[in-house]
Parts: sequence; C-alpha cells; structure tokens
Amino acid sequence: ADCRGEPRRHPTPSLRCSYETNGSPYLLLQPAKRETVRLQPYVALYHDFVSDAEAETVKALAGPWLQRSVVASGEKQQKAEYRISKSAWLKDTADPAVAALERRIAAVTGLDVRAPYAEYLQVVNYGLGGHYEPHFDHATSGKSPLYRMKSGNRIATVMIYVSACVSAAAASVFRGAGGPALQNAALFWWNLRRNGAGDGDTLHAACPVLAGDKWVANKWIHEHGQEFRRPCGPRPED
Ligand SMILES: O=C(O)CCC(=O)C(=O)O
Ligand SMILES: [Fe+2]
Repeated sequence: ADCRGEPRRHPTPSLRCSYETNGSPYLLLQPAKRETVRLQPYVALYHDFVSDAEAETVKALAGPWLQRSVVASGEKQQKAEYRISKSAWLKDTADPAVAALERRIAAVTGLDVRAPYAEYLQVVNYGLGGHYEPHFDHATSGKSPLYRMKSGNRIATVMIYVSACVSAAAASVFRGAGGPALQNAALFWWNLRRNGAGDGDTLHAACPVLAGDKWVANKWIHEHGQEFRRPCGPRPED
C-alpha cells in the first residue's frame, strides 16, 4: 500500500518476479528474489535481502552514532525541515555483517561498490512524525557536496528496510506510485540515465511515520567505476 492506503497492483506483464544470480558465484546457492516494481523509472524490490539478525546488527551498530540527518544545500550540508530523521554512516570495516552486506549489494547490482565508487552505508532512523519530503538522491547542482568524493554523481540507490515494523504510512513513494516498504527488503533504482543526466522521474519521498519508528539503510553508488558495468546506450539521449 502507498501513503494513501491504495493497494499495490501489477498492471503490466513486464512487472514480474524472478530469481537472479547475475553471473555471481555469491548468488548461485541463494539467488536474489527480484520484483520489478516499475519500469520508468526502473525500480526493483529485492525480497528478503537481509536476515532479521543482519537488520538487528545494522541498527545496533548505528545506534550510538546517530545524529540529526543533513541534506545538501548549495556547497554545504545542513539540517532541513524537509528531512526529519537521524542517521549514521557505517564502514564495511565496522563489522563483518556490514562487509557481507556490501558484497551482496555488489553481487545483486553488478556494480562496483568499493570506495570511492560508493558511499559508506547510511543507516537512517525516523521517529514519530519523521519523514523526508520529495527529493532526488543525485546532485542537481555541480557545486553539490556529493562531488567531494570525486567519483561523479550518485548513479544508483540501494535502500534496505531494516525496520521491524514499517507502517503503510511510512512507505517510500515515487511520484504518487508507491515503492512498497517491506521489512528486510531492498529497493533499487537508477538515479541517472545512461547518458549521466539526472532522471527527473526518480523524485521520491518517505511518508511521515505515524506509529513506532522506521529504519532504512542507504547505499549510494557513484558513476565512476561503473563505466563498463552500465555503459551508455546507443543514442545520446538514452
Ligand atoms: O526512508 C525512505 O523511505 C526514503 C529515504 C530516502 O529517500 C533517502 O534517505 O534518501
Ligand atoms: Fe532518497
């Protein structure tokens, strides 16, 4: 269900579920369970992406480091009314569970997530009323602090729902059509088109939490390192 409680529908046959090994030895014994949620923008939901134990570990590791979340504002990062949550960054060296998660993200996406091609794992906690109003994950200005890593813009997002209870009203929403919030699942989408331009269709939001709290973990993957993994399309406008 999305913010408005409307049921999820699969209106076209191209939106389907499949097991994916992606040519990765890591996924041979336990393929990823992919549900294609939308095509434009492309959004996939990977069911059972983390175990309950991994989700608990991620929250426990992040807990002591949580600080009010910031957003990019000009060349700086600052607090904003439109993003109410706390967050913390976890390096893959923080715990073997984080390293395992990174390997799984790399296997499932087929992308290079080693530093500096991806940011550390950002663990986010929303309390009552916490939310994130419509925004893009990629930089929309050349001056954005996102470019400090010198590895280009954020080409893709992997967002893992590590919450025990994600209320319907805390679902993440893409321009009205819901990205379902499902415990232990991971949502994947491309923020940029193949030509590197920001995809305006990826505008999305986190609805306010009405009961309990909500946790997600974001992995932002950058353009550099993916040149041969996601090459440009045949037409410049792709
Ligand atoms: O919490 C959500 O559902 C969305 C979070 C998000 O979009 C972000 O952290 O960039
Ligand atoms: Fe976002």
